[in-house]
Amino acid sequence: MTAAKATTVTLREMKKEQKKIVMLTAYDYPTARVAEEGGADVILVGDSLGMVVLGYDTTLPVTMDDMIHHTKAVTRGSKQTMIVTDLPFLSYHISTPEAVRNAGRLIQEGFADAVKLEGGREILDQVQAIYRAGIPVMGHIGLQPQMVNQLGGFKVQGKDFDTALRIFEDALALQEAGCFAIVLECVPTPLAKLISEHLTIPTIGIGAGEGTDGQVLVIHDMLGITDKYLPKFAKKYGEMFTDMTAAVNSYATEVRDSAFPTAQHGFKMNDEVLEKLQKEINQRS
Ligand SMILES: Nc1nc(=O)c2c([nH]1)NC[C@@H]1CN(c3ccc(C(=O)N[C@@H](CCC(=O)O)C(=O)O)cc3)CN21
Ligand SMILES: CC(C)C(=O)C(=O)O
Ligand SMILES: [Mg+2]
Repeated sequence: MTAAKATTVTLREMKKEQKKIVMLTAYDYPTARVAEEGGADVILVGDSLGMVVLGYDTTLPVTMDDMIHHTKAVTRGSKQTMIVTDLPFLSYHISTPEAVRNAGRLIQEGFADAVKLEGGREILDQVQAIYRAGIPVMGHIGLQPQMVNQLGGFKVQGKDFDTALRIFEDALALQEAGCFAIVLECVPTPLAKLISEHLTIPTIGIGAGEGTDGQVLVIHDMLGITDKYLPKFAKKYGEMFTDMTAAVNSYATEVRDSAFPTAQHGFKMNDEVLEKLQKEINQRS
């Protein structure tokens, strides 16, 4: 675990020194505690919370109020780790002033350290304005889950020349506009490597191969908490769904068998008080 909380400056130093950046999502107090104690450099309060903890099929229903609510829980759980929060669908598309206002709410009300938003050159105005307000901004290109309905699913992006070049140029433009780092999601490994080599700011990959400056995963995926299928790019480092289901099963069995609770899980009462109480109750019946 890094001693001090990461900043935009130390993350850039890590890229220079070729030290990999470890990012992980967290959505509430316990996942934030686990991410921090486990040694993540950066915690992302991702809008994936809509799918992972709220049960929606996409990230589109997630609101600013949802993001603030979860960011507050995460910042209460991790004081030593940089916290980046996603701007949700439609919170930065309508106008640049609205984007700055919403980014500011994540900082002022949620206590996030930085914000992330999806998109390339079409959102440069918003990125610049948020940056000028003093709020660190992280970019996010490649697969942009908030575009799922236009993309026709959660699919790899940048396989052909035109889209690969578009993503490359978007990365350079985001760096120029003031982003301190960029997430590359679901792009071919060679494209992510090319982009990472041409940027001075760190890239953080998810489904983008080993050539990026850092990695990010959804914590429920890597812990094996989710019962849904796992995206191809994710790796399970635990089997928490199986472990937790087994624990619930043991509890259910013990309750049904009257094996739980035992004396150690209960509270005693003074014998005299109990006798007096029994007498009192007997007189009434
Ligand atoms: N649990 C979870 N993990 C994530 O990484 C994640 C979310 N949810 N929600 C928000 C986005 C959506 N993401 C996803 C979700 C699914 C695939 C997926 O199923 N990909 C297919 C390949 C599809 C194709 O290219 O045709 C795969 O097999 O992994 C990819 C990214 C990544 N993010
Ligand atoms: C998958 C990561 C990069 C994300 O944006 C999220 O968790 O919402
Ligand atoms: Mg997201």
